[in-house]
Amino acid sequence: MTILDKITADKIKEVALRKSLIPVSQLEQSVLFERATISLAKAVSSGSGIIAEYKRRSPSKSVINNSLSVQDVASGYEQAGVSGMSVLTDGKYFGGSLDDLLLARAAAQFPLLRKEFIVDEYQILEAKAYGADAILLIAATLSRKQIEQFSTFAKSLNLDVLCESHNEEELQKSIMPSVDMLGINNRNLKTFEVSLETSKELIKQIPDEFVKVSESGISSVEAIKELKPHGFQGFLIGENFMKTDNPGESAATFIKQLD
Ligand SMILES: O=C(O)c1ccccc1NCC(=O)[C@H](O)[C@H](O)COP(=O)(O)O
Repeated sequence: MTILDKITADKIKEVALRKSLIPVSQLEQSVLFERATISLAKAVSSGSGIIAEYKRRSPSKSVINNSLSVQDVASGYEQAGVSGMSVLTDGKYFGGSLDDLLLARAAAQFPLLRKEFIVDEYQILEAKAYGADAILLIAATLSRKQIEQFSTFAKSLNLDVLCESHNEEELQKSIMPSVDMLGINNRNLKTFEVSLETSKELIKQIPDEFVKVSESGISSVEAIKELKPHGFQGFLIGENFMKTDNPGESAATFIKQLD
C-alpha cells in the first residue's frame, strides 16, 4: 500500500465521520457559503503566479514549521504579492485543519485553495463554507468520472478547480472543461522523489486553454525562470517559504527577483 493509498483510505473514513457530525444543511448556512469567491485561475494568470502554501509538516518531511500562525503567514503572503495561498486542511499527515482555512480567510482577501485529498462532494461544500475560492483534485486517487463529478460540483459553487497529475495517464483523464487549472506535481507521491523534468515533459500535452501550474520541489527563482518558457503561469511553493522564520518576507524577496 502506498502512502497515497493510505491517506485516501483514512480520508474516506474521516469524511464519513465528519458527515455524520455536521450535516450539509449546517455547512450551507455558514455566512461564508454566500460569499462571492475570487478566481484563483485569473489571479495566477494575471499576477506573480505564485501560490504560496501554509505547510507545517508532510509525509516526506516530518517537521517544516510548527511555530507560525496561519493568520500571520496569510497576511505576509498577501503583502508579498503572491497570487493565492494553498492551505493544507488534512490533520493526520500534514497537521492542518479546516480552522486553518477559516483563519486564513479572516486574515486576507486573496484567493485561497483548499489543499485536501478530496474523495467526496461533502468536502467541496466544506471548502466553500470555510472560505476557500478553489479546490484541489488529485488525479492519482480519482477516476475520470469522479474528476468530472467533483469539478462540475465545485464550479456550481463558483469554486475554481486545480487538478493535479504526475504522469501522462493522470493528465489525460483530467482534461475536461470543468477544470480551470492543470497542475503537474513534480513530487512522485509514491516515492517522494522530486524532478522539475516532470513538469517540462507533461506540459507538452496540456491544451492552451488551461492555466498551467507547476507544483512541489520549487526551491529557487532559477527554477521558475526555467519553467516559465515551457508555458507555466502558476507555481505552487510550500517548503521553500515555510522553512524560514518569515514566509511572507521570503515570498516577497522571491517575487522581487522574478522581475
Ligand atoms: O509534500 C509531501 O510530502 C506530500 C506527500 C504526499 C502527498 C502530498 C504531499 N504534498 C502536498 C503538496 O502538493 C505540496 O505540499 C505542495 O505541492 C508544495 O510542495 P513543496 O513546495 O515541495 O513543499
